[in-house]
Amino acid sequence: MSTSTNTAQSLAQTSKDQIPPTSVEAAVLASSATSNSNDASRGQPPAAAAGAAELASTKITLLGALKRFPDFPIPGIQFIDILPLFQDPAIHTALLRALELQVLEFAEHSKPDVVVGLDARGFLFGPSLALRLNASFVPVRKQGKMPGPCVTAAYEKEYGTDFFQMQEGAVKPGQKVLVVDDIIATGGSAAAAGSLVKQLGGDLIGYLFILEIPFLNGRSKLDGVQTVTLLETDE
Ligand SMILES: O=P(O)(O)OC[C@H]1O[C@H](OP(=O)(O)OP(=O)(O)O)[C@H](O)[C@@H]1O
Ligand SMILES: Nc1ncnc2[nH]cnc12
Repeated sequence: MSTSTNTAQSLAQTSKDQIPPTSVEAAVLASSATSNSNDASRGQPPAAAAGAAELASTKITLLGALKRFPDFPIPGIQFIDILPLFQDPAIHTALLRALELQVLEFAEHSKPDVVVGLDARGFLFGPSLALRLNASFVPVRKQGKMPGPCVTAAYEKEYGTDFFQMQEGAVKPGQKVLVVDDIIATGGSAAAAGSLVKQLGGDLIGYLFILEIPFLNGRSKLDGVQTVTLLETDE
């Protein structure tokens, strides 16, 4: 049995059979505020409070693994490198678990049929997350990389302009779609991916990111679609 099945079943059983969730599950279930809050344990039952502390500690570990590179790829950009999250199997595991729990919490009544990951760093964890959620994985790729008819959307980002594509038929009309990527900066990439999903007739239920750069206000480009980020930069 897959981990995702186990998790979905254990979360479903929690309400049915009163089996206590693990502490991290309790934290995520207890409050949607845990995704971006430092006082998530306030007013929660003990298991949830312990879980909130554990989730907070996972986030500190993840944040501590990120590396910063000034002036990459162009002067003036502080590049935040998420690749170290995948170098240590324990951190990689913690990352996937935390992302899975975030999805199960925010999509409680509307589990995604499809996880759409963005070229290229959305491919690092999108397929693993899709498997855990028992969902399809579909890539958004930069223009010219995929065969057959594609839909296309232009976008501008923190350091340039580009075109994204999805293969026609990759998302079926009415399927519930979650778009995932490593970072939301200006939001241009994510908004373009959302527009492709809609062009294919998909039901865009949310966006999930590992990291948000809040001062760039990328969320404002996402038309109020539910958006969850695990971590955020403090600058
Ligand atoms: O919110 P935005 O301003 O659109 O920026 C975020 C995007 O920028 C980065 O990708 P990039 O285009 O650098 O491509 P890569 O993943 O191939 O490195 C990042 O992985 C996001 O996809
Ligand atoms: N500052 C940044 N660091 C890493 N990836 C990014 N994608 C867009 N802006 C970025």
